[in-house]
Amino acid sequence: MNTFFITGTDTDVGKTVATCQLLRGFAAHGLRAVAMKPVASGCTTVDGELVNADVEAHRAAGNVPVPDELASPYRFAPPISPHLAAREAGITVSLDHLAACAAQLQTLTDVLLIEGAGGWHAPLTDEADMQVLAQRLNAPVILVVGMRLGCLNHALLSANAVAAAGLPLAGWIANRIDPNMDRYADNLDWLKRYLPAPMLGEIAHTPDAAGGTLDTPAVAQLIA
Ligand SMILES: Nc1ncnc2c1ncn2[C@@H]1O[C@H](COP(=O)(O)OP(=O)(O)OP(=O)(O)O)[C@@H](O)[C@H]1O
Ligand SMILES: C[C@H](N)[C@H](N)CCCCCC(=O)O
Ligand SMILES: [Mg+2]
Repeated sequence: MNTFFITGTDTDVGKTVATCQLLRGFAAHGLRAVAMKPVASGCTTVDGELVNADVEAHRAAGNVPVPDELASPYRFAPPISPHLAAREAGITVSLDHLAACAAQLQTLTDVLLIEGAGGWHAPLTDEADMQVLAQRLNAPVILVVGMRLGCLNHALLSANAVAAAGLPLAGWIANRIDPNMDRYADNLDWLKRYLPAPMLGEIAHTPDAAGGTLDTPAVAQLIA
């Protein structure tokens, strides 16, 4: 059983894109692979149900059907920080419940990818954030770096915070969210040198990035 916590240098940097590509990458090795979005904000209402784009993308990329209540335990409409969305909904996010959902999902799959909301310190409640959740799940972390000016700082801050949290950084992914980033290759070289984990791969800037597959030797090494 392999579980990884997917974090990013920020919100909107490609965590969902990378999660979907990894799901297909692990499936290419004959593994059952599913994702969980513990707390989803920015949901829309469809036929009276709260629907989240991340969760829909995960479902399309995963290869094992899983119950919605496990894959996406908390959904909120406003596209705001989860702790504010939960507060406005009068709901307290329970880490115990999230850990129990993850444990149940782990019985249904070979690989479980848990996509955080926002970045590493995005709040879940007034007392806990994504770091605390990742620690509770005790999952190795995969960092998605949104390749745009400013990402070097955010990447090192995130990697240092993961280490300070006592969790292993299993790898990182360079996601080209800005196709026009100046000196892309030089920035990538800097990240390869200073991030204390293997680069699992690069994701090109493409219209249907979430539909791609990330299957590199470094990805295969994660599940060796
Ligand atoms: N490599 C890429 N090429 C083209 N578009 C991309 C790429 N990566 C991300 N995007 C687009 O950028 C937006 C944000 O990506 P994504 O939803 O994966 O970010 P996220 O980090 O999961 O955000 P959140 O914090 O809301 O979960 C989406 O519209 C997505 O389609
Ligand atoms: C709505 C957005 N797409 C994400 N789901 C939530 C982003 C939380 C960001 C919290 C923060 O300001 O760091
Ligand atoms: Mg996402």
